[in-house]
Amino acid sequence: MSATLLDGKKLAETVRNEVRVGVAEFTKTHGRPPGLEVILVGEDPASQIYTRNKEKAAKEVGIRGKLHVLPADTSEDALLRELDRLNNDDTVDGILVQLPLPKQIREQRVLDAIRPDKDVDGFHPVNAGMLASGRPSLVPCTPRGSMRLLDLAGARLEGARAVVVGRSNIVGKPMAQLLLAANATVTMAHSRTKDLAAVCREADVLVVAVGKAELVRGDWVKPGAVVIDVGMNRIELAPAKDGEPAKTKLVGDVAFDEAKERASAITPVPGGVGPMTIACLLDNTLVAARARVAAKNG
Ligand SMILES: Nc1nc(=O)c2c([nH]1)NC[C@@H]1CN(c3ccc(C(=O)N[C@@H](CCC(=O)O)C(=O)O)cc3)C=[N+]21
Ligand SMILES: [Mg+2]
Repeated sequence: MSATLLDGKKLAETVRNEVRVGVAEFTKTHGRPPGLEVILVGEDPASQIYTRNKEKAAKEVGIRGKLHVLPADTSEDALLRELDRLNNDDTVDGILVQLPLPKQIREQRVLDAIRPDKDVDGFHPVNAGMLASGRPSLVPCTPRGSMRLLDLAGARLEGARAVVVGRSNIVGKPMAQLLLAANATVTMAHSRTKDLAAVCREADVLVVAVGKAELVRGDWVKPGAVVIDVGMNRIELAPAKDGEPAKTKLVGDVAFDEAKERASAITPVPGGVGPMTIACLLDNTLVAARARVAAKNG
């Protein structure tokens, strides 16, 4: 038997359609569209594509999206000054600084400098703390998108065993918080976990976000489990030769062909979590815009 495929591309379209309606209403009511500013430091080709896609996706739903590309040798102070300007610009509702940053810039300094009410990534410690305190405000996009995919799967979370593999501030920790808030029994596993395979086999809901190609094998999946694969790893199928570029392929952190024989539902890579991350970023921008207007109007 083969698992149901959780089509993130299609669900993302549904989410974007919802956001488009909300954006139109916001724009009509407040005389300006929600604004999202994306900052990319440096010329990493993959990051350029991702940030351009974010800008494009924003515009496509009526958000005023703007991409700022700063030179790779931008100083931390210069980036902080740019953030200060955007923090104080009232037409800006969301600010996203694309990660990773060049080595002369301390990531934590930058993330801490984004106003929490404009932090559409949900990476600021205030927003992380609000989520951990059971008062979620701006919630990280990948965990939000993953929860929507679990909802699409019809996964029952109440009392379920959920295992999150990976403990990053960006995905693993906030994902565990959301599952906990949904009354799952949550285990956070990571690179030091003993007998990771056995821990994964306990999971009714398995979320994997470690960045290791096909780490989770089919026999790590409990029969009937719902599997959310957050990984995006580009692997080489054939090396470059005779002037031809290397043949590569995008794979997740889960060995998909094996896991789909055991899971009841599973996300593909690509076309699973990735598109939902972008859709939730747009929704977070709308959420931030509404909250900022509401706060201003008392
Ligand atoms: N401040 C910040 N916020 C982020 O959210 C952030 C970031 N920095 N740095 C990089 C990562 C990566 N990321 C992706 C989101 C969607 C896809 C995506 O849509 N992927 C498609 C296609 C991928 C492809 O074909 O290359 C898919 O999975 O189907 C990919 C990557 C957001 N990130
Ligand atoms: Mg994906």
